[in-house]
Amino acid sequence: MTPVTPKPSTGTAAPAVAPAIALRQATKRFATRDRGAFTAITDVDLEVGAGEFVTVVGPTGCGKSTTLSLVSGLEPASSGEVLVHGKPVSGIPDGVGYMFQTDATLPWKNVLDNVALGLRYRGVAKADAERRAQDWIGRVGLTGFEDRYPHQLSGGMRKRVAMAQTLITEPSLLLLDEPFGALDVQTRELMQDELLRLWSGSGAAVVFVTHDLTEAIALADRVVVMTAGPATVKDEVAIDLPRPRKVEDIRLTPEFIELYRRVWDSLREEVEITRARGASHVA
Ligand SMILES: Nc1ncnc2c1ncn2[C@@H]1O[C@H](COP(=O)(O)OP(=O)(O)OP(=O)(O)O)[C@@H](O)[C@H]1O
Repeated sequence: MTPVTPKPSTGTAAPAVAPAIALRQATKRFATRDRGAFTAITDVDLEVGAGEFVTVVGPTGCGKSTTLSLVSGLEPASSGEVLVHGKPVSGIPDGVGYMFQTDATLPWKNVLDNVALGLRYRGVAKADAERRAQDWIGRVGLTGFEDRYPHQLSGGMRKRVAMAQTLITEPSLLLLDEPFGALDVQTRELMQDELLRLWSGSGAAVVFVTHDLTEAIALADRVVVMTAGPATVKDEVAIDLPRPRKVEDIRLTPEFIELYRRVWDSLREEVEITRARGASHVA
């Protein structure tokens, strides 16, 4: 990813360079048929600086994806403030890239066309979009696979396509919701290293939701722990491990294990609350 300069805020009240994300007392209530007004998250306070890599952990169903959907503009907050680059979110903000557990690749397009898609949507001419897509295909290690269709690729290769597809637009903010959740452990670790390599030096802020504490700690500058639903921020743990990091090299170090213990101590109680409520799947 080429360096991305965080956009300075144009608002007079905001600081010179606003945080990439600021959630202030953000609350989301959904109207439901069976439960009436259902509060998914409540009073979430969270700031993510430009270029910062934040991972979010919390018990299943607590409201992590809902938090992301407020930032991405897919859902409006019921109360509180949601700012991206200092501006209140209304609709999908500029410069945001997404990756979810399920791929966003189009099955009827080959790798080259899938990777070029975001640029084509933005009106970039075909030849230019394809040249840049080719460059990104190389960066994610898929040179030679340009003509393949998604069903002809392994799960890890499809994730590489998804990464190229997301990063080609040079987002200043990346929202990743369990992007590697469906991969086997070895491929997941490979993808984590790839993501760190592609992100480093990009200047992009990242919010990465995961159930995997090892992943959360290995990737992040800061781990945010959320409470049992309705989620609010319970704890924030700074991850002061040096970069560049290789997940395999750091995950058995005493520093890493200590951080794991620290995050799990905070999360455990919330998982137990969720289990006691009868959730069948736990973080
Ligand atoms: N559109 C909606 N309408 C009603 N309820 C919703 C809606 N979206 C989410 N919810 C509810 O809000 C709560 C939080 O859901 P959310 O998907 O944000 O949790 P999560 O922490 O991301 O879950 P998981 O860890 O399982 O991925 C859940 O109880 C969910 O059923």
